[in-house]
Amino acid sequence: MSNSPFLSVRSLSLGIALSQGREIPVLDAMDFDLHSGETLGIVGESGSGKSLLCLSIIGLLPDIAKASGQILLEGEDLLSASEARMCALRGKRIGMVFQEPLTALNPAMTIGDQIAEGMVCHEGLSWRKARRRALDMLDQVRMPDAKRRAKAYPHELSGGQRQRVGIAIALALKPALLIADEPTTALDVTVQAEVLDLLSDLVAEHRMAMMLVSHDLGVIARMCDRTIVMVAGQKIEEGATRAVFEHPAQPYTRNLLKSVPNRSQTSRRSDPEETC
Ligand SMILES: Nc1ncnc2c1ncn2[C@@H]1O[C@H](COP(=O)(O)OP(=O)(O)OP(=O)(O)O)[C@@H](O)[C@H]1O
Repeated sequence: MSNSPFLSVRSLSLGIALSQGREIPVLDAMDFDLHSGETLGIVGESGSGKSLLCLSIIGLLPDIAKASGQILLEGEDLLSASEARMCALRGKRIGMVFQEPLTALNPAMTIGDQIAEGMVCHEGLSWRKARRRALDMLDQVRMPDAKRRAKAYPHELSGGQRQRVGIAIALALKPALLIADEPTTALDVTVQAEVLDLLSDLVAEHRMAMMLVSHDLGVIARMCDRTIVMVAGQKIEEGATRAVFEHPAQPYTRNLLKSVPNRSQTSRRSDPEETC
């Protein structure tokens, strides 16, 4: 892990603009760092701003959201970057896996072409070469019968298979940062563990940094080196995951942990015997 953080979020505040110049505050002076090769977990109550935090980093905020502060990616401030620059960074330096794969995919394009598209647009590959690489990506995300599935449309796949496609698209250009916002919430319980294992393996293999949002504290404990706890748009607690889980400083975190049925769920990812 290098000393200077790969991503530094500084005094990030964000509001949703309403009519008559009014604004609802969503994020309040968020500060945190993320180093290469590190996995950072984000937990917090519903509506605390986790998704908008992710979208602000990848530059996909809705027009009515107004952000201030700095989001420094290797020193470059993304909040002041042009849309063209964000387009160039998206996929190439920052990939994102969304909660609901079906809505994130284009229903009218084969999944092979959706994976290949970024390589054609960003890397100037011919479609022929990009499609070949898309097949490799489908193998990497352990898609069964990848050759046949590359020609399928999203509605022809299962939820877990669609999320594998979402991961393949996010990783196709080998980004250095992967943002995963509730990547398994929409999946059956049995498929969730497979997809999380896949993500974990790929992040380690490509030495990526990952920001993982999840309501599932067992998942956070298993996958994340550090954890941030958010309430109402503020970071109320941050630390090594084990420290946060074993010695929570804030009453909110203590209550959150009490709601986990079995504390063994919070075993670290380095402890594969004890999974959720
Ligand atoms: N497009 C939008 N228009 C208006 N308000 C929005 C929009 N997106 C989010 N918000 C509001 O911003 C706040 C933060 O939303 P966000 O989706 O980031 O929360 P979250 O912590 O990810 O919640 P959850 O855990 O339920 O997904 C919420 O109050 C939400 O209603």
